[in-house]
Amino acid sequence: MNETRYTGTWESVKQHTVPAWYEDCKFGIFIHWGIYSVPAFAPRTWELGEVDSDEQWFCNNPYAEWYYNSVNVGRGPTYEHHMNTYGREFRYEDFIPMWKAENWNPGEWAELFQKAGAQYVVLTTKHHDGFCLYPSEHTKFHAGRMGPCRDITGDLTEAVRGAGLKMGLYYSGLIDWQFANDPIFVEGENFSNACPTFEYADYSYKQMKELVDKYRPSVLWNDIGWPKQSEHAMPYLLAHYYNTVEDGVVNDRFNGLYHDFLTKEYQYGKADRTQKWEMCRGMGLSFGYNENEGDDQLISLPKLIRLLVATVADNGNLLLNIGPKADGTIPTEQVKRLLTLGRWLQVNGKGIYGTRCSKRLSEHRADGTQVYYTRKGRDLYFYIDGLKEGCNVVSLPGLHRTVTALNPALEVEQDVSENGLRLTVKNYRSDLYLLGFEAAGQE
Ligand SMILES: CC(C)[C@@H]1NC[C@@H](O)[C@H](O)[C@@H]1O
Repeated sequence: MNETRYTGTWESVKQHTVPAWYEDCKFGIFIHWGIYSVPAFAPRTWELGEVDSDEQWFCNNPYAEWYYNSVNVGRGPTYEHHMNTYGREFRYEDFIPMWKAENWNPGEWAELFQKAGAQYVVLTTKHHDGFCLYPSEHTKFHAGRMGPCRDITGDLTEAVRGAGLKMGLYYSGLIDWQFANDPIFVEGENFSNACPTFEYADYSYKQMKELVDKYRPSVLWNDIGWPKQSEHAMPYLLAHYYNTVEDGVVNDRFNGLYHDFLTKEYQYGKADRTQKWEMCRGMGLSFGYNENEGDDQLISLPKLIRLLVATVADNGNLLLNIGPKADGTIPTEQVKRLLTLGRWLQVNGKGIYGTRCSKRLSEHRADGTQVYYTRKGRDLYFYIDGLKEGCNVVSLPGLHRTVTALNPALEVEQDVSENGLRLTVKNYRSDLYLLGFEAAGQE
């Protein structure tokens, strides 16, 4: 730890630059696991950003991790489900003893994330319900003494790092229903200042510092915002974080005052390829496990692989969420997607990991194919999507030398002329997903 490198001023903190590991890693796993994983219920309605975050959204919230508020609003599918399944007297806290994590093996999770090709992991340490997944010294409302009765955060951090991945921590900075639990019906003012007390500002600052000191996370993923009452102290927290974790990164949800990377959440948020950004989403419409989302309701494998490639080509990382069940197992439909992604990356990852943005923008072409570009030094990589089963001819006017298919199973003929490169892919199959190619020295 270098206590003096950063001081508690914005001028000092803003000298921090995005470390190479975060530029190189491209793909991480988000984990939303908590009390809400017991009821595991939400209606399947919209992606965030598809409709306004108003009463319609909050009374039909597709986020299963919002279960508490979805009941607290007093109407809508989740409220009805709770009344019919558990009854009016059953409180949210009554789910805690039902969250036993009896089948949880953090080492198996870490092994799965490694097989998926993920390079970092981000775990919810405290979501909006205020329940901490670590033995906090500032509250008794935590998993160290309730529910799973173990240091979920510490045990997973050890397993993830043991598998060679970076470990990041999520913290709900501005919503904590243990401090302020009026039902939220709209994203406006009462949403962004849900906990307007100095007591909460003091509590959240101490917990953030506690997380930094106990776990030294590589990513501090703050959510919703930061208490106005402690905004002046933010440079101190960030300076302490960077002095403790020199190659740490923080997102853009500290009241927009500072970031190492921008965040997109489904359709919410803006990606700007001139800056580092991160796309995060669940495999369905929810981050917490939702029993209403089976295999057919989750993102398809072609779309998932396209999302990763398109995000990386635009200077982003993909932080793909998993919602484990209360017993600690990961739903098979989610495991299937992680393992398929990992197998694809094993064959095609050379043009993903460690690359940077190419000056060539992604192309959505008239023939229905798409081409995504990345670069590594002077070498160009590109990925073709939208091919048909069997033989496909793809013209690439901007390329003037032969290229190498990343998948050795591909039967490819190439023809270079003044019109550029003509690729004939003779044996495309849809289970090959996007096809990767290396164009050495053709940045
Ligand atoms: C992107 C992800 C961290 C989401 N952020 C907003 C929350 O309200 C939501 O439940 C989820 O945690």
